[in-house]
Amino acid sequence: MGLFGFSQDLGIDLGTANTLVFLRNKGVILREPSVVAKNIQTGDIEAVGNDARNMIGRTPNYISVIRPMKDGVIADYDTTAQMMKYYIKQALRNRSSFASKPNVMVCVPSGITMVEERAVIDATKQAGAKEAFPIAEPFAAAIGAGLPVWEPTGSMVVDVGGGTTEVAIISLGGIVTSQSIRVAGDEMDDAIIQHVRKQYNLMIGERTAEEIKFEVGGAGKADVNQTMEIRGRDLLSGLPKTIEIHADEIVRALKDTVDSIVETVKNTLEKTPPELAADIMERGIVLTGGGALLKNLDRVISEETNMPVFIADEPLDCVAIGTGKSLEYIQHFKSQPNVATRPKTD
Ligand SMILES: Nc1ncnc2c1ncn2[C@@H]1O[C@H](COP(=O)(O)OP(=O)(O)OP(=O)(O)O)[C@@H](O)[C@H]1O
Repeated sequence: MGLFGFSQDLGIDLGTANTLVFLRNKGVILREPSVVAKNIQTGDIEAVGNDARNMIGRTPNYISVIRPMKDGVIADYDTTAQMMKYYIKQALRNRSSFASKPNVMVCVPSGITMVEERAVIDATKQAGAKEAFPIAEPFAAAIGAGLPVWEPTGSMVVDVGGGTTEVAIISLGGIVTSQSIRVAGDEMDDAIIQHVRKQYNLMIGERTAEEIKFEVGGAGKADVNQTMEIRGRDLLSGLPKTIEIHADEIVRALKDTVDSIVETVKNTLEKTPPELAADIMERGIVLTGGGALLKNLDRVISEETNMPVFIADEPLDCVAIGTGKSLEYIQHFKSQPNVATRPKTD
């Protein structure tokens, strides 16, 4: 095994909504929400991941529940580093105490600035990595979805996460063209919160909004008869209240977000060289990320682009699998600055 061949190396999908850890030779061993609960009086971490997520909107005032990532990038540096440290420790809890620190392949949005990328690398090292290697998220997603990224053929991936939607055309181990917008699942949840507040004077939390999205949300046309009972706080009386909402109003509330995603897919296709466009016409577009599961999103993208569209198996795991598998190709990435950059040199 070479310098990077130690089996405790990790791939991390540091996402706005979820953080996943891939342990080399094992696979994805950890999937947790990117959420941290902190005691604001002492600065101590009270809970991380699922335990912290369950506290959202339910904490006493000395506990603050933080989502340290926003729009695919670090919004709260120290909390992100603490969260990653916790996850790296958990992922490696069975290794020998003599083992050296792991190398970590960590995904970053393709539209990230140098400063934002630097923050991810530094936070990963602060969290316990020996070296941190950034990899462009859509490239990792494509590897994780099993696309033939190394072949001389065009692959197209659309990764709809919590904070960002990334669209990329890949061929011969590199990104040919890509677009990243800071519009994805979180924006859908916001749109639902706004709609319910405007339409019903009802205040709902982000977890309720997400549940509404799962249950009755969608792209294109809704199942007209589908309804859902929701609870929130009436803004006029200040009291809890239950109302019934319909799928079609939620689909309408999500339309702007869905349109932005579709527009980005179309713009990317317009910039695609003809040979690669022909490959994609034949092989189709692959959707990854949790947002790929939004009802009918695949159908709407297919109708709008006239391309076949498929949802990857395990769309939520693709980026993590891609970061993990790409640990084998570190040497390649060093010569491909558009899919990944070098480790940070101090
Ligand atoms: N069945 C579903 N229908 C609609 N949206 C879903 C579904 N399941 C998950 N999602 C959404 O997918 C998003 C999370 O996806 P994912 O874990 O791929 O994002 P992430 O990697 O954390 O974010 P990013 O890539 O932007 O940093 C959330 O907004 C979540 O609500």
